[in-house]
Amino acid sequence: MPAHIPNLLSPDQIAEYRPLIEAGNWIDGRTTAGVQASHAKHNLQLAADCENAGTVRNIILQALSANLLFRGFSLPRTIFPPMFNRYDGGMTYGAHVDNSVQVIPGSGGQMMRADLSATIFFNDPEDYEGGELELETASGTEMIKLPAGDMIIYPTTMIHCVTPVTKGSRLASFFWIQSLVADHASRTLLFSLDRAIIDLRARTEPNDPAILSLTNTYHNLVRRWCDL
Ligand SMILES: O=C(O)CCC(=O)C(=O)O
Ligand SMILES: [Fe+2]
Repeated sequence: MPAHIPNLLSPDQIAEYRPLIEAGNWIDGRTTAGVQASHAKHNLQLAADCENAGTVRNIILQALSANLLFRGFSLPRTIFPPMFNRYDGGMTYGAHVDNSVQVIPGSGGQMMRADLSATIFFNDPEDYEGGELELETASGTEMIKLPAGDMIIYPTTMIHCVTPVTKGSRLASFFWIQSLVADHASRTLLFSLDRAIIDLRARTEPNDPAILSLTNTYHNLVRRWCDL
């Protein structure tokens, strides 16, 4: 199941940083695609060494580390440095798979497993037509187009595409996450336990022994399943 993280970036942050991204150094998106994906990819990306991209990348990494919903859902071990893409009129990214293993830029060749893929929207849905992120889920196709500042995270195992933009421009950040827990089903169980504990903690005496016991169980399951 994908997760929707609302307001990862605030409207003020979007207003401040979108112009920086717009003014960055845009290049053909095919430079970073795998062999299969490069045939389907028709978009633009900010160059890896673009200074403006570096500034906004750090803001995103700070927002991710402060976001409990993101942390609980993905249990991040490694986050690929966020990149930025743009689809102008006619641009699209056809059905493709993301590489299972990615080399982390600037790391001297260190690799990470891509468990989860993420898109942060930098435009509101009214700013462009088309440009839906389409996910092939077990229960059918899901079309995603979120307000500026919101993020979608989905298992990298899913075939996906971005439908053609027919009007306006679509600006986004995208990246991958290696989770501490490789197995998606186990990670999903941990997330629902985590959410239930947070909910209980808000409604119960914090020293309630049942909360202590559930929290202990949560951490013991992470200990059992994490691949550190
Ligand atoms: O732009 C997006 O929402 C997704 C981009 C994507 O699928 C990719 O770069 O692999
Ligand atoms: Fe992709």
